[in-house]
Amino acid sequence: MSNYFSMEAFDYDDIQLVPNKCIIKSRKEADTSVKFGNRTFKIPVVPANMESVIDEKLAIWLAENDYYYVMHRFYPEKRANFIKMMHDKGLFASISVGIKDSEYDFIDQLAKENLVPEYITIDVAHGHSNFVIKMIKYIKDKLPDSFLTAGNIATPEAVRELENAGADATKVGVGPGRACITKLKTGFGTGGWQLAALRMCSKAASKPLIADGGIRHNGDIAKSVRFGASMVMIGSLFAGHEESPGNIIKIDGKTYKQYWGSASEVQKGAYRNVEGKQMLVPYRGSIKDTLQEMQEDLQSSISYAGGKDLNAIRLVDYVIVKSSIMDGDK
Ligand SMILES: NC(=O)C1=CN([C@@H]2O[C@H](COP(=O)(O)OP(=O)(O)OC[C@H]3O[C@@H](n4cnc5c(N)ncnc54)[C@H](OP(=O)(O)O)[C@@H]3O)[C@@H](O)[C@H]2O)C=CC1
Ligand SMILES: Nc1nc2c(ncn2[C@@H]2O[C@H](COP(=O)(O)O)[C@@H](O)[C@H]2O)c(=O)[nH]1
Repeated sequence: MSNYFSMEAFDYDDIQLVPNKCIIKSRKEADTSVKFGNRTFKIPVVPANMESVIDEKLAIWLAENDYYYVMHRFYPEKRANFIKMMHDKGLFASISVGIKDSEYDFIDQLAKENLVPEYITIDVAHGHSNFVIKMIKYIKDKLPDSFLTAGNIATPEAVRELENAGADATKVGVGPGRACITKLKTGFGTGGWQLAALRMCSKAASKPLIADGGIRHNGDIAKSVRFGASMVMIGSLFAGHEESPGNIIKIDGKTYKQYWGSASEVQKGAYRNVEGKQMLVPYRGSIKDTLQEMQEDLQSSISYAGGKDLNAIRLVDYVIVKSSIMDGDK
């Protein structure tokens, strides 16, 4: 049995990275690109595969502009056409699947029609599951050329089991999300110690990890990379844009957009196994500007790390400040 009692629990606000001597003349020289699967993307950041974060139009724009994306799975009947549409445009297709029986039929359909998405993400709340393992094996058998991410998980044991089943990447984060109430409803998860969980998982991982949930500031992206993430999935920070699917709401002269959890009553259409909530996030203009700022901040992080690319961040020292200098959820 694993013993997590002695583990140091810390999260993004409890850590600061320690600067090294800078070796570049300008931050523009810092290379933030990341290879994930067979493709290289501008930054190690992906908008969450949630209906309140991504839609088809945004997926096209992201793919056209060399950003990784994962389409959500909440209109299952649209996915085959989505793959065709992306391929017709010469773009990569990246979809999500669940683990219900009907999903096996969907995988069969894709294999039969030779519709092979470049990326598939198995997206369930509790990814360390016999039924996720079964789905990983099924997908790798039927669609071996798709790069398969499986999640979400929280422990090194889960990383090992999903990797051994054939997952090409695993996604870490159970309960740290902004719209999440899993921690309150079930008592389980990585809420409050997501960064420590990522660190533990990275020690077991032999394939890429996606850090998912809990990002409240751009600097948290660099911290995720330091603790083992190849890619960082972000929901709430992306939900407030012009391009985001949520409705615009104006209150007392301030503009907001709706952000709702994938396990919220709004998403499910019924109050059953609800582990998410709906909330408002500040309107932030165009997502293009936010992605540009994330890249610039990451270039700065690379310069502080004393290198020229993301690898430099992976090697820096860190200090646990434990003062919780910021509480992102306030
Ligand atoms: N990252 C996170 O912390 C979380 C993310 N989410 C998101 O919400 C969405 C819905 O998730 P999910 O409910 O898994 O999707 P599904 O509704 O597709 O459920 C997945 C399947 O697993 C079964 N299951 C058994 N135990 C669990 C469990 N503890 N939690 C969830 N399912 C279980 C479900 O059956 P049955 O419904 O009958 O139990 C169902 O058949 C996903 O997009 C997911 O990413 C949700 C919660 C946490
Ligand atoms: N527990 C729940 N987690 C959820 C739900 N919907 C999405 N998510 C997870 O949150 C992240 C995004 O986190 P953020 O901190 O960046 O906002 C997302 O990728 C999912 O893993 C939900 O309803 N309940």
